[in-house]
Amino acid sequence: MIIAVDGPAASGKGTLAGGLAGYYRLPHLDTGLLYRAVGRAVEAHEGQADFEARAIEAARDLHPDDLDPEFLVAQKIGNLASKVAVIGEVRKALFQYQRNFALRHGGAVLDGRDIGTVICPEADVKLFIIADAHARAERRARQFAARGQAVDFETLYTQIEERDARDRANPNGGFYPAADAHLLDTTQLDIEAALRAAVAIVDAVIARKAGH
Ligand SMILES: Nc1ncnc2c1ncn2[C@@H]1O[C@H](COP(=O)(O)OP(=O)(O)OP(=O)(O)O)[C@@H](O)[C@H]1O
Ligand SMILES: Nc1ccn([C@@H]2O[C@H](COP(=O)(O)O)[C@@H](O)[C@H]2O)c(=O)n1
Repeated sequence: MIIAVDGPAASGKGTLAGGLAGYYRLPHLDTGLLYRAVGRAVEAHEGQADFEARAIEAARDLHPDDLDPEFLVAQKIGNLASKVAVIGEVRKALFQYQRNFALRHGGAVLDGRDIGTVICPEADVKLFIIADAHARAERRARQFAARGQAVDFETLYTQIEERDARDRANPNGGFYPAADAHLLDTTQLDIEAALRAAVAIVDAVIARKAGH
């Protein structure tokens, strides 16, 4: 079974995808880490003429060892990720790794922006996770605070909105709910309730496909 989990920044899709992977005993890939790793690799070139060429090179040279979330969690890296994500050649270079992961024997859970539309349009179940921007900024603020990182809420909120706008406008992306995606709004749900709701959707889709 392949489960695609898409949605905007800090909507909780990574947490949900991890929870679903545990529940259904499937491997999980957070595809945002690929874009973040490319963003991190070209941090020193931001604003320079060679930014795009360096990003394409970094995407083509990406190694699984570069995907350690510990080094990729910073808000600045997330913003850089959304800048390299508009480069078509970067997306092309990252496609096959994601596709291979999705097609592993036994299935997988992938989360990102374009899993249900581009990476795995044939996924068995597609979830599109949303939450209002204020709730997402609050979650991100708590996440950074728990890591002992001071954050300014207004800056965080503004950056989340900017990143959403850049992602939605990305001419090379597929950041929209697939026609057969199930929308899950987690604004009013805590992590456990969101996971219960996601499992209920997945189970219902599986049962329907099995003809029950
Ligand atoms: N339903 C929820 N209620 C409260 N907090 C949540 C919920 N879901 C996730 N969180 C918390 O919000 C933060 C962001 O969640 P997560 O990393 O899963 O989001 P994301 O959509 O994968 O983010 P990004 O795509 O930007 O990496 C984490 O600290 C997580 O524990
Ligand atoms: N499938 C994907 C995943 C991510 N992106 C871009 O990377 C940025 C960072 O992603 P996070 O999920 O870690 O926040 C994101 O803002 C997108 O620009 C993507 O394009 N496709």
